[in-house]
Amino acid sequence: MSTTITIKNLTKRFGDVVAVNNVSLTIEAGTFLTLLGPSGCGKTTLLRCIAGLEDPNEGEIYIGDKLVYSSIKGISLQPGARDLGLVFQNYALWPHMTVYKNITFALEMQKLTKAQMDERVHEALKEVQMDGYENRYPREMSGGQQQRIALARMLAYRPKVFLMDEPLSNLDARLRMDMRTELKRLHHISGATTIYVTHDQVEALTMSTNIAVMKLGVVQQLDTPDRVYHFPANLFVADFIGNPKVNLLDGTVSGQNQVKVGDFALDVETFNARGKMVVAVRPEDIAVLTEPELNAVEFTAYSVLPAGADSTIVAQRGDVEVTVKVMGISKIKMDQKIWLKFDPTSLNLYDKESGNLVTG
Ligand SMILES: Nc1ncnc2c1ncn2[C@@H]1O[C@H](COP(=O)(O)OP(=O)(O)OP(=O)(O)O)[C@@H](O)[C@H]1O
Repeated sequence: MSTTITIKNLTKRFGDVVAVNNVSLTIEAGTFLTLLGPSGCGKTTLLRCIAGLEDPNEGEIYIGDKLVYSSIKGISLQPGARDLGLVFQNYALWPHMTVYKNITFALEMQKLTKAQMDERVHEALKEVQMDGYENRYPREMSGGQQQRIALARMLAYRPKVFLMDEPLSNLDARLRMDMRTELKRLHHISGATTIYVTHDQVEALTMSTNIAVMKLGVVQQLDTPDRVYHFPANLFVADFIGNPKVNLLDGTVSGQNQVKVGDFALDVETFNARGKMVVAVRPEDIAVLTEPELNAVEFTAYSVLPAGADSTIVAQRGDVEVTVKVMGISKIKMDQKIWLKFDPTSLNLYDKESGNLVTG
């Protein structure tokens, strides 16, 4: 059983700062929605408003059918009255309680038997690879282990909605990867509506069913990870998502479905747009050739950076610099002549002035 969350025209100000600016979102039951964006874009504030930890200035929030916040109707339910299950804003464990007690403390309200609690604790600890730690105190564990216990506490509670704010930020890279796997399993198994805050695009892309990319309190795009990656709604989203970063090439429409970039032209659907444009192309969507070919543009390999599974090549032609990502260890040498082939279907066109994706 999971819950739909509906947010209508929500605004939260701190003095002159508009942390959340007229945000409307429908988060369908069972969605794993990630709020993604740079520091200060309002993700945490939006999550806290949903949780009832922050009082917005305007708008409405529904959790399921329940109106939990309405500025006009003067409704603002306490966090405990929002049917959220449990809100995880503060991951700190209670220092004077053992792991077992930390996990079962919140379960006591659910009136489970001792055997049921034992089973929940056991399952949750196994899930985060911490079984056997029941009798430890937080001070007897590393920061990463404490965070995993906090996650186990959340799993054991089995809420209808998960609210999580950067839960993996203190973990090392390896453990973060493992926990992504587990969190995704957790969502898969529980089907609980999940709202997850992060500034880490890989976390967002790997775990979410939907991503809301935010900037200055405004949702720039709400879409599937696939669409956010392949069809960013504007230059901000295009630039924020992807590593290495997307190539953003300044150009001008020079004909039907043609944009001039530097001294060469790229074939790209222009949808009758005119004037100054930015052509966006992902580094992995460019083919590198060592011989000339029709429609391939000559460049020089400025730098070649092999990284095991793939290599990054930074190529130059005049003032135009393009980053290309190829599979495996590249044999290309620095300063070698190469020919880049751009696939017209993988190029996106943005209006230079508005920064918006040009579509039909
Ligand atoms: N309690 C507060 N008092 C005053 N300003 C605040 C408060 N909380 C947040 N802000 C401001 O609101 C804006 C949004 O902050 P918020 O913490 O929601 O951003 P965020 O996207 O979660 O950033 P981060 O990734 O750094 O946590 C920022 O400009 C921040 O300085």
